[in-house]
Amino acid sequence: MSRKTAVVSLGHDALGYTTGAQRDAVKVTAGALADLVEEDYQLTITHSNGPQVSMIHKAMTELHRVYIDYTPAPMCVCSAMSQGYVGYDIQNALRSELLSRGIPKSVSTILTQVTVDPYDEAFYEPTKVIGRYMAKEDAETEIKKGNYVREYPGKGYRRVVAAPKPIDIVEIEAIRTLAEADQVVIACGGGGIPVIEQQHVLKGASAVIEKDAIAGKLAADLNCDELIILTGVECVYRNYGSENQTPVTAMTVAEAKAEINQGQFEAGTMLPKIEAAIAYLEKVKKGRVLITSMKKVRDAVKGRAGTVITQ
Ligand SMILES: Nc1ncnc2c1ncn2[C@@H]1O[C@H](COP(=O)(O)OP(=O)(O)O)[C@@H](O)[C@H]1O
Ligand SMILES: NC(=O)OP(=O)(O)O
Repeated sequence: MSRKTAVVSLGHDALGYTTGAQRDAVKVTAGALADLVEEDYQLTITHSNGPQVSMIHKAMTELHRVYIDYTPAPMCVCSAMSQGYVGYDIQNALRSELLSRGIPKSVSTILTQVTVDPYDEAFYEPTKVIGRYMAKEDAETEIKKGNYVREYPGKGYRRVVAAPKPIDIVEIEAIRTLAEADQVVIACGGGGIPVIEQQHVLKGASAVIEKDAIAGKLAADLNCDELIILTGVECVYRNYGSENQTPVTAMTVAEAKAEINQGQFEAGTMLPKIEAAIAYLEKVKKGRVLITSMKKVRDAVKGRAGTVITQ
């Protein structure tokens, strides 16, 4: 068995939505990740942060209401906090899981910044939904602060933020060095902290980068053998959610593009995963993308489950 390199992208199921749920969820997640290490993968892990970054942002804003001298933290700082908080839980859970299997391996989190274009059209039309539903009066308060919300009839309102396209991963050489040393690295969490480069200064941007987009870029930049996207479904489906839903076991890039044109993948959930897969495969011109659940990943890497996308 020869060692393979992979970027693994973790979604909401892997982390839960609250601090307690995350502590429990990462134990299960660590099991799936350790299975991959046992299958001789070097892993670079990236993850969601929508629920976490919005929880932190809310907490920092509430703190300011009580202690007036505590200024609310901007979204980029909350993003940095979410990387530390999620990375801390994953790295400890995975370290313990690996040790319990007799695999003493270093697991570390790299605080990662990602440059974005200040003129990215996403800043003019925010579309990325984060956080919980809120009541109308809280939504009105957000609007007064200059923030954007989206109404979900019958359910309430949710924050929407800009999701600019990732340009460069600032700490890519540090990530590469650890990956090449066969260590487990957690990087670009929550899409990376979005920053705008002004001469030699990096300025945090009020945005959240799509984690699927950065997963594809990270896998391409590291020239990985595989991109493994772990999510809430066992595979990609055609006609998802309808009576004639059928699993897609394999797709080429050309077929994936045709399915996109037919509107098979929902914006904001499956579509960014397929787009990330295409971006990665078109850049590296080798390798494969697996889309599956944590439960099925060990079968998926052996070709017995999930959806595989190739050139
Ligand atoms: N064609 C499709 N096949 C499978 N799942 C789909 C499809 N279109 C939309 N989805 C939805 O995409 C979800 C996964 O995306 P998302 O909820 O963003 O997860 P994550 O947090 O893991 O990124 C699935 O749980 C499913 O509800
Ligand atoms: N940053 C990001 O895409 O997080 P979610 O997957 O939680 O939306």
